[in-house]
Amino acid sequence: MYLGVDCGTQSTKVVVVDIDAAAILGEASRPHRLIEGTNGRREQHPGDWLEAFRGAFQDAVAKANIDPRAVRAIGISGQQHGMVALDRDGEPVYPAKLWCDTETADHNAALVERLGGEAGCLERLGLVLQTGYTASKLAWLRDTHPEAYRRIDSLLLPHDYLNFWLTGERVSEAGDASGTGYFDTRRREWRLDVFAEIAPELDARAVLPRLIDARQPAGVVRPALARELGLAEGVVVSSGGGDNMLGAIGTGNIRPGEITMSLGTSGTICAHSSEPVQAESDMVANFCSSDGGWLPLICTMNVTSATTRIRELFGLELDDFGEHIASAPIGAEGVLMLPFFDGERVPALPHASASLLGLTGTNLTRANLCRAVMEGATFGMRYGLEQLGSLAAGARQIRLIGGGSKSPVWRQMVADITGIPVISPRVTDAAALGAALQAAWCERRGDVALDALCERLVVLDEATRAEPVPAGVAAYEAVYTRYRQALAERHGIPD
Ligand SMILES: Nc1ncnc2c1ncn2[C@@H]1O[C@H](COP(=O)(O)OP(=O)(O)O)[C@@H](O)[C@H]1O
Ligand SMILES: O=C(CO)[C@@H](O)[C@H](O)COP(=O)(O)O
Repeated sequence: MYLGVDCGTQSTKVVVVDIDAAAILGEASRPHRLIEGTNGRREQHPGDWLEAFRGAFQDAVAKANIDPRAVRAIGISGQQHGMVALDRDGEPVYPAKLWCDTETADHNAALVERLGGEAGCLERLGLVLQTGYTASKLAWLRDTHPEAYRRIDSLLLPHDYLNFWLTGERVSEAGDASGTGYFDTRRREWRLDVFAEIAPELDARAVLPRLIDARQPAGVVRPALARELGLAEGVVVSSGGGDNMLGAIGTGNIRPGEITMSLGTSGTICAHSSEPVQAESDMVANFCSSDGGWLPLICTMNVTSATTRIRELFGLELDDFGEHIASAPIGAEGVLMLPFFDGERVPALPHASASLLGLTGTNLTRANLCRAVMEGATFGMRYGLEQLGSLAAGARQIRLIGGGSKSPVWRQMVADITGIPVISPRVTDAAALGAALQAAWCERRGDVALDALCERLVVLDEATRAEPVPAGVAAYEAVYTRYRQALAERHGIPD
């Protein structure tokens, strides 16, 4: 039995997997609180993730109806980029600033300049720093909370922190480390000189976690915690990784021609490469994967976070929301939304706000507003796909995951807007499943290949298949042209 855990932005999800029976035995989730403020502040208390882990763990084990002593290994996936800065007692010196925090946008811009602009970043890191990466959060803490900064003893990412809590080990692996901004994604090693430019007072070698390979274990569960959770002694904790890396594994360890797209709080699109990549667009994050390869990725910030805002504004449950959208025509009778409520990463508009365009006396309906937010979020995904350029060219299939992929209307919208067939795996919490598969791969060292595990456990759900419909594709093409014009006029993003 293996356990996969995904600490996402909105919740922690746990899946219990029986590898030998090729069965998913139980799934559960517990929500997280978000601390939001003016100026783009978005933070969480790491302690809340531990509480959510405990609750979701107990629920998933109960649903699976297993004795927790049967669990052989655990894998942790986590929202990327969050800064978990700990003091020498392992306590956070400040709440975790999240991937979607834009309070540090000016620090990011200054850092890019200090590193020699986009070319300098590419040369030293293999990617261009974007607002949301860990580096600017550290620079921000140094500037604004020097007392907390001085107490930093170790600097972890959310999934590293959960590994640390489980095992007592401070380790990291290349996939998630890629998103820090002080890691060379081509050589898969920390960039100590870049770290020293951001945080000259800290000793990088002491503060940064030890790097391990994706297949190496982070450690074993601490005896006291094992007793509390009812686990056997010596349960292995695999390296884990960023949610996008483990989502790529949980969708079948994607290969050329396949794309993983996640409609979670963020929207992400990634393709796999066996070589380091240098994308045509600076907006592409040339991350490492968590299986030894690379995972060029695009991330937009306003996906289910945006749809949830409009859905809750109208007090709609998810099913009613879906029905409203289905009842409005493509293009929402001219209502167009640029849903940049939280600012945006791709396109790089960290200080942007949302716009609602094309309203008239006859099209101002609940159904059109609901449709416009989902369309706007999905146009953002198409824009992202275009930035991936040749890395996604020739894609034959989108494997759609994340909470939004549960919506049939959204799956069809993705197929029609991108022109690429869509299918979802049965387990749409693919990052949690990917973490369980990585845990089995790690624990059964030498015994089984990751691809073989994916073949057994990742089942694509035929009932979710959505093919692009020519009439829909044509109708959306015209609306997408309007979206691009609005991006150009309001935000100066060239067509
Ligand atoms: N059928 C659906 N239609 C639209 N949105 C959905 C649907 N089911 C779940 N969601 C949304 O998915 C989001 C959670 O997605 P998830 O991938 O778990 O996010 P994260 O990993 O960022 O925490 C929630 O905002 C939820 O409202
Ligand atoms: O910042 C990124 C990727 O670069 C995000 O994709 C985060 O990893 C958060 O993921 P979700 O909570 O939306 O799954």
